[in-house]
Amino acid sequence: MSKILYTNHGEYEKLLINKPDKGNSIDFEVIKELNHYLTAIKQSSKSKYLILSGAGENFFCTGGDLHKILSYKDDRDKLEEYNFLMCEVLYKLLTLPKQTIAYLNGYTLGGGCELASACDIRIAKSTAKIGFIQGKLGVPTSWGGGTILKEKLQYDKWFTLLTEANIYSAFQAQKIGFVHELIKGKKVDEIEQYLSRSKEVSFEVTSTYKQIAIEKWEQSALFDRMKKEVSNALPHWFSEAHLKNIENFIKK
Ligand SMILES: CCC(=O)SCCNC(=O)CCNC(=O)[C@H](O)C(C)(C)COP(=O)(O)OP(=O)(O)OC[C@H]1O[C@@H](n2cnc3c(N)ncnc32)[C@H](O)[C@@H]1OP(=O)(O)O
Repeated sequence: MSKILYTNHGEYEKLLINKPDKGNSIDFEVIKELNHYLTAIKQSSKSKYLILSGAGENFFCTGGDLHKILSYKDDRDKLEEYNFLMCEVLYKLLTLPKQTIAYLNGYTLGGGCELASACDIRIAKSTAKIGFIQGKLGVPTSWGGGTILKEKLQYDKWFTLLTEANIYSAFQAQKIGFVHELIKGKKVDEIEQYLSRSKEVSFEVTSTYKQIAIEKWEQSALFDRMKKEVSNALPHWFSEAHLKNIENFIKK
């Protein structure tokens, strides 16, 4: 079964991470399929928006697949490949020449927050729970998402979000500025309502604005800085504290 569900709605395209029985967590197959769709969308699509969300009702994405990560604990090359590939996916998503919207439809944790950071806008279901919990597991952000968010959020809010490593309500995450809008009702209607606010602005105009941001990120070598984040994080992945925290989750 596909780990990513793709649909085209004309004005917008949608990608859903499709592992609801495992918290929509990220494994190699998810990465490969995300990469495939993002490349195809970049090359050929003329839709105005991309919506990224999670299949099912409970999870947007709970970050790395902890079962898979633990199974690679003695394979440094594999873990390195996993993190760098995900970093590429985040950069591809960040620099897509259209408006990207993360719809946080449930738990958005760890790497899930990094993925959401790569989108232009984050809309959350009012019951969603959101947190850069990496710090409490013994690792810093590891896919370049910390570096991306630094470009987008006020410094003190960014620093607090990452160093407290708390799980926030959607309302609190909105107050911090990570979430732009809350959705209380039927999700498809409300997202379409949100999109309709900019319906008079063409795809070409929207992409021109996006290009301004992309050029700034290219000039400041953002992708290199994201890769540096991955390299700096890697040693922490093999720390006793990190492996113990993962084992504890799996044993529960
Ligand atoms: C890149 C670095 C990172 O991403 S660090 C962050 C890693 N993520 C996490 O630590 C979050 C792990 N998940 C959780 O804490 C809980 O599942 C949360 C999200 C709080 C939900 O709890 P609860 O509603 O009780 O559901 P549950 O734990 O029974 O989960 C349902 C099934 O999904 C699975 N699941 C969940 N998250 C992951 C994950 N990240 N990797 C692998 N599997 C995951 C659970 O194991 C559970 O599966 P099963 O039903 O026991 O087979």
